[in-house]
Amino acid sequence: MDSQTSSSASPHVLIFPVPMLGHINPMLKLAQLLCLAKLNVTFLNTAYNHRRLLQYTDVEARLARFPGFRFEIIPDGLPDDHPRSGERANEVYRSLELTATPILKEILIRLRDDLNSPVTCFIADGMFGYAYDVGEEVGIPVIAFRTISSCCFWIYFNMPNLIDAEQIPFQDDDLDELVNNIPGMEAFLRYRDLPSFCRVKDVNDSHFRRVTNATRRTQRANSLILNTFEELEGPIVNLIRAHCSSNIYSIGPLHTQLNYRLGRTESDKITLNNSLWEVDRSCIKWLDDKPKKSVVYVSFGSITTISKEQLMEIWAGLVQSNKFFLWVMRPNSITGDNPTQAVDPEILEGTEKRGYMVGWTPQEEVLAHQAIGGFLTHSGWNSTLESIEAGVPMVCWPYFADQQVNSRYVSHVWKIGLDMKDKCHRDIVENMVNDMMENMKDGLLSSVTEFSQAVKRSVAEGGTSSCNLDRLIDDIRAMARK
Ligand SMILES: O=c1ccn([C@@H]2O[C@H](COP(=O)(O)OP(=O)(O)O[C@H]3O[C@H](CO)[C@@H](O)[C@H](O)[C@H]3O)[C@@H](O)[C@H]2O)c(=O)[nH]1
Ligand SMILES: C[C@H]1CC[C@@H]2C(C(=O)O)=CO[C@@H](O)[C@@H]21
Repeated sequence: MDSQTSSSASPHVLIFPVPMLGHINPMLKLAQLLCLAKLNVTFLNTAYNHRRLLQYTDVEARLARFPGFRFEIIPDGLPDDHPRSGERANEVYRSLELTATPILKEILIRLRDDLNSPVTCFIADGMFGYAYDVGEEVGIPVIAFRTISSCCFWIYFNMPNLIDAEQIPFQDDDLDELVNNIPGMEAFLRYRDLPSFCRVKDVNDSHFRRVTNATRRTQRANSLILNTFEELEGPIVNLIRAHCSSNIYSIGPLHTQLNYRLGRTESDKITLNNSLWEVDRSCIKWLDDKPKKSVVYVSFGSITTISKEQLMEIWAGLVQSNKFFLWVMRPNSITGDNPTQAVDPEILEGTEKRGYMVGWTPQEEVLAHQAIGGFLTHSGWNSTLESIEAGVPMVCWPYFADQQVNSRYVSHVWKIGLDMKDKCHRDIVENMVNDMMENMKDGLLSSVTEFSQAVKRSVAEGGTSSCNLDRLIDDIRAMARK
C-alpha cells in the first residue's frame, strides 16, 4: 500500500504562525513544501493579514493548485488601525493569547473530527507556549516551528541560568563585558549582543517572560523545526538537540528549499511573494542600469520603526558614502512628529543623483540582482538568510529581539558583514558602508560566497536541509498512521 494511502487518515497538518510577516513568510513556504509532498495543509491566518495577503499577492491562486490546501481565518483581537509594529508589536501576542487560545481549541477539535480529512499534526509557532497544552487536550501531536535564528533560540533557552546568576537585569553599564556562560558563545558574546529583551530592568517584564517561557516550553513539543542549515548553525543546533529538543529538523533556508523543489532556476526572478504591503517593482528597473555590485540595499523589515532623527543620520551617511542606494521606506515606519519636516538640500541633491526609495520591494529578487553590492539591514532572520543565499555582505543595525544576536554572528562569527549595533551617526554609516562596499569588500565577499554555496548544497538532493525536510514529511505521515 502506498504510504500516502494508508488505512488511517491522510496526513493533514494545521500550521499556525505568529501573525507577523517574519513568521508568516517562512511558514507559508513550509506549507507549500508540504503540499508539494501531497500532504493536506490548513493555514491559520488572522483576518487582518489575510485581507492584505490577498490584496498584495497571488498566494491564493498559487496555493489553489493544491486541492488539500486551505486557509482558516481567526481574529487577532486588535482594531484595524493598530500599528502592529515597533514597540507595540508585542501587543499582538497579548491580544492573541486572549482571543486565539479558546478559538484555537475549538478549531483543533473541529478539524480533528473532520471525517473527510482529520488534522493529524499541528505545527505551531514556537512563540505560542500555550499550543502544547491545547494539543495535549485535543490529542494532536504538536511540532514547534521557531522562526528566529538558532543562536538566539539557544540564548533564550539559557535565560533562566542568567537570571539565577543575577546577570539579568544587567548589573552595570559595561555592555562590552563578555556574558561568558552561554555554552558555545563564551568567547565572543557580550551583554550588548544579547536579545534586546534582556535589557529589562525587571525580569518580570511581560514580554521578557513571554519569550523566555515560550522557549523553555519548546521541550514539551513533539519536535522542533528551525529555519537554518547545519553548515551555518550546526554547533548551536547540536546544543539545542542535547538540551532542549532531541528531534530537530533544520530545514532552511526555506525560501531556497522551496525554489529548489519547485524547480525554479536563477532566471525565475519573480519572488514567491508573501507580502503585506504593495510591492513597488519600479526598483528593479532602477537597478537594471546600475553597475555590478554598486548599490547598497537598505531595508529594516516588517516591524521596526525609525525616528526622524535616526532617519536623517542614516540618510546623510548614505549620501556621504557616494554610493547608489535603494531604500525601503515601509508605510508608517517613521515615528515622531512631523516625519516629513524639511530635509537638508544637499541630502536631497545626493538622493536625486544616487538614491531610490520605495514602500516595499520584492526583496529576494532585489538581493539576487547583479547591481546589489551590500545590504544595510536590521538583521531580521529572514533577511539575514536571504542575504547569505544571495551572497551579499551586510552592515547590521539591529532594532530588537533576535537581531542583536544575529548581527554579532554576522560580523564576528561568520565574518560576512559589519555590526553597527547601538550606533546611529552619519559618519559611522558612511564609513561602514564604504568598508562593506570597498575597503573590506574582498574578505566579506569571499566569506559570504562560501556560505551561499553551502546553502545551495544543503537544499539540493542529499543535502542536510533537504534530508531533514524529507524526514519531517515522513514523520508527519507516520503520525497519521497512529
Ligand atoms: O521591502 C521589503 C522588505 C522586506 N521584505 C521581506 O520581509 C521579510 C522580513 O523578515 P525579517 O527580515 O525576518 O524581518 P522582520 O519582519 O522584522 O521579522 C520578525 O521576525 C523574524 C523571524 O522571527 C525575526 O528574526 C525578526 O527579528 C522579527 O522582527 C523578509 O522575508 C523580506 O524578504 C520584502 O519582501 N520586501
Ligand atoms: C515582536 C518579537 C518578539 C519576539 C518575536 C520573535 C521570536 O520568535 O522570538 C522574533 O521577532 C518577532 O517576530 C517577535
